[in-house]
Amino acid sequence: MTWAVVPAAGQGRRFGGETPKQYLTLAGRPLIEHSLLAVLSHDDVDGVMVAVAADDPWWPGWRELGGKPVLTCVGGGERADSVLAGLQALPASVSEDQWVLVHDAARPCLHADDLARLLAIGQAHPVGALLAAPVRDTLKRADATGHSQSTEPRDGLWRALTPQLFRRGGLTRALLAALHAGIKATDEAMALERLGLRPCLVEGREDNLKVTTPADLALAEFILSRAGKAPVT
Ligand SMILES: Nc1ccn([C@@H]2O[C@H](COP(=O)(O)OP(=O)(O)OP(=O)(O)O)[C@@H](O)[C@H]2O)c(=O)n1
Ligand SMILES: C[C@](O)(CO)[C@H](O)COP(=O)(O)O
Repeated sequence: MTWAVVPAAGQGRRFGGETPKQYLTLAGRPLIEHSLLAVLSHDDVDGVMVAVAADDPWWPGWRELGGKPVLTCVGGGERADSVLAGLQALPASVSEDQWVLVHDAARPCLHADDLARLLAIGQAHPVGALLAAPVRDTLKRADATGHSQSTEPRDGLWRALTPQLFRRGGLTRALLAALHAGIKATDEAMALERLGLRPCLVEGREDNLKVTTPADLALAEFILSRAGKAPVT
């Protein structure tokens, strides 16, 4: 069995506006509600710990969703700090060896099939696993003036998605080690990789996008409508 940790303490600076993007309305619900329901939808997931900003006035106050417990803790200045806070705030019943899913609040389009495959593959792996998508575009490196100066080789390059699945104790120690080394781990796998561990890449759907800018919100709305998650009337 597993628990989820959902970092949701971001300000949405790249999105802009007063309301943090995770609380914007998407298909009739707060964006974060889609992300929480998606990660709670699998029978192996027992509950979720949501790391929210201190004094977050937008958090709706859910204590359960989909019949499962929703707990909250205060996140931190960086995403990794919020994930660490969530891991440390999990119930004591979640052992060090227990698997934990970390899923961005800003990824509302997680498909049930991807979650099922991640859990099946990851729980059978010695290190853990993450959803990811192979890079399919040519990658350019820009110069200081915004012009293309070179093309980067893309063989073997993947885009990390979430959820990412690791054991509670090992992930906590890896994130603490990165923090103490002054390394900003932009995802959970990075903290494991720097210790020489090799998480399994599980190919996920391209439509599991992270809502970062306003254009992403419109795309997410379309994706959810295609999945039959029409606005709640
Ligand atoms: N200090 C932070 C920063 C980010 N996050 C969360 O991490 C996820 C992915 O981060 P990102 O898309 O970068 O969200 P923001 O940090 O809000 O966006 P921005 O960088 O544009 O401000 C989001 O669910 C966000 O709420 C978090 O919990 N704590
Ligand atoms: C965790 C993540 O979504 C994997 O791609 C990504 O690293 C989050 O980055 P952000 O800048 O915090 O959105």
